[in-house]
Amino acid sequence: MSSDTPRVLSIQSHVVHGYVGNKSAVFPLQVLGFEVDFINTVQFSTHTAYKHIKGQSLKNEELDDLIDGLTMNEVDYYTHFLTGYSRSPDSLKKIVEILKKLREKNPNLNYVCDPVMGDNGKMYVPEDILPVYRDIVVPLADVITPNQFEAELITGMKMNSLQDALKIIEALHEKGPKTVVLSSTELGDEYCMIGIASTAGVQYQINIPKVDATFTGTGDLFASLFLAWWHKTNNNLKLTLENTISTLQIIVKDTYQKARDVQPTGKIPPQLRELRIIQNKNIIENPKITINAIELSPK
Ligand SMILES: Nc1ncnc2c1ncn2[C@@H]1O[C@H](COP(=O)(O)OP(=O)(O)O)[C@@H](O)[C@H]1O
Ligand SMILES: Cc1ncc(COP(=O)(O)O)c(CN)c1O
Repeated sequence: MSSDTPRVLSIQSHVVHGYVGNKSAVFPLQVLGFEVDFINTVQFSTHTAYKHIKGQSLKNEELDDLIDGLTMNEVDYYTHFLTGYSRSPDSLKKIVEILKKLREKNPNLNYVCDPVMGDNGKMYVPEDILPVYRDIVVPLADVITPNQFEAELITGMKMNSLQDALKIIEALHEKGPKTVVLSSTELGDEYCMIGIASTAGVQYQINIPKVDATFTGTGDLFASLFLAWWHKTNNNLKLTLENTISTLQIIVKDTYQKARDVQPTGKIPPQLRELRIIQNKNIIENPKITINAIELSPK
């Protein structure tokens, strides 16, 4: 089964309230014209920055069941596969099995892997997930979108300069992925975070104005927008990065401003930091490029 509409299978978390995982990724993909089938690895009341977290995780047998149903009904043809937050090495190994099945159906399947493990020097999934990403999952991905901390974990290398970042990117390419995107690094300053993307010997840097708050779900939104624009621009890395970051910048700024309208000073609670994705539907559909990516000179 094939058609001109791109079809994504997205395996990520679900939250009842708020925007992370599939809640953050599915709507933008749909708005951008993708058919999205999604499986929820967990169903939590909220994401993990809240005080109380309640909910269930999908068991591997249950995941198997869902995939079996798709296969038996022959609705398992996808152009894209997207994975994010997973909590156990076993569930990641299952994702690899699923990927192999999907590639049998479509050898050109594009796998975008966000190796979600942590941020700012801290892991928020169990540590035994690292070797599975590093040695099994990342080598099979077409595109990976780690943040600085995740890229450092996967390569065992430290990033203190742009030079380090480029070495890390090279080490990540050597593992397998043709396209490597560092969604955010701390190589900028207090006002700016730097993103870097690399494919086929070309690298771009993008300087992202920092908003003074921490957001959750931005990595998941980044990966879905990157997948969408990578397809829609026919693999034009500069345009993909610019559309992705320009959209995120509007959403993050709008979320921050609305939160500050309610609470002018002090730390913003998680419920006021939920991404304003729905309210920015028009921007997602038609982003204005407000931030340009700069090509890094060849070595
Ligand atoms: N505080 C912030 N200020 C501005 N942009 C942000 C901020 N936090 C996240 N973003 C946007 O979200 C994207 C994803 O970054 P990040 O949330 O660090 O990824 P991850 O969740 O993988 O750590 C960044 O490229 C940036 O565009
Ligand atoms: C349930 C869940 N899903 C996904 C994420 C990942 O969020 P982000 O996009 O900010 O990396 C988190 C963050 N801890 C989470 O709690």
